[in-house]
Amino acid sequence: MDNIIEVNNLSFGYGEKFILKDVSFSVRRGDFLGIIGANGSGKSTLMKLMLKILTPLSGNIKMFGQNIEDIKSWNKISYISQKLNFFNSSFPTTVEEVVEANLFSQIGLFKRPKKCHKEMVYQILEKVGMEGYRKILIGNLSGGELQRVFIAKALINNPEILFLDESTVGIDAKSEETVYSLLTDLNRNHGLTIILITHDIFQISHIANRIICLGKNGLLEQDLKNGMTEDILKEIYGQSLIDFKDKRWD
Ligand SMILES: Nc1ncnc2c1ncn2[C@@H]1O[C@H](COP(=O)(O)OP(=O)(O)OP(=O)(O)O)[C@@H](O)[C@H]1O
Repeated sequence: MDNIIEVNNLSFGYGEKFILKDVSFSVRRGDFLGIIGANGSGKSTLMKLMLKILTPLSGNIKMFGQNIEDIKSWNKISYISQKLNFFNSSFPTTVEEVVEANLFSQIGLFKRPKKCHKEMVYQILEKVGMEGYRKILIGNLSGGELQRVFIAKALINNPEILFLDESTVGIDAKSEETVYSLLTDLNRNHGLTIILITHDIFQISHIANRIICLGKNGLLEQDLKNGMTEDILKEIYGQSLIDFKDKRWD
């Protein structure tokens, strides 16, 4: 069993307010993990703990077999945050420049990108179907196109795990579909491990092989056998569209 992430008995609170209690789960290499749950149940908090943006009260997280406190280089991980929705797209920069910015460790600060860097940017934009937009100002892109550019930016350093926090919020259904099929392709055909927070339980039921649900009182609701999860989904979303048969629950 090749666990790429192990979350063990994780608890966290903001001040007096407990958010997560004794949460444990694992992610295998190549998994597509969906994190669902009610507003305020702690999904973003959980992701921030996994990214070491926050520190747990108790419990621990291992990534690539190492405690995350000991990880020095985070270049195997990329994160697209909820904040993308507030990104200032009127900033006068092109698609190519946005993606290139993540190559600064290779290019060097204040240096001009070489032909090989331009080629890398082209290839990654091609992967997300945005190669024809290289010279376009990001302010002129649609929400879905901007989304794909940010995925390209996240992929340029060849990460092994991609974290996305509700990244399709605010884009139309067709663009959303394109982003989901891109993520599915990256996961199934390129072996990228993906962890996605979403409220779209219909989409996630089709693309994820593993789903965890944060329920009331900061507990992880993943006990399908006694029907708890389906009840909780009905309570949170008013429906339970997910077919759990082929999902991994360990
Ligand atoms: N920095 C903070 N300080 C205090 N409370 C916070 C902070 N960040 C989040 N919270 C609170 O912690 C709870 C969990 O927030 P979190 O953003 O993790 O939930 P979420 O499940 O991602 O919610 P949503 O689905 O609405 O995005 C919420 O009640 C939120 O108000």
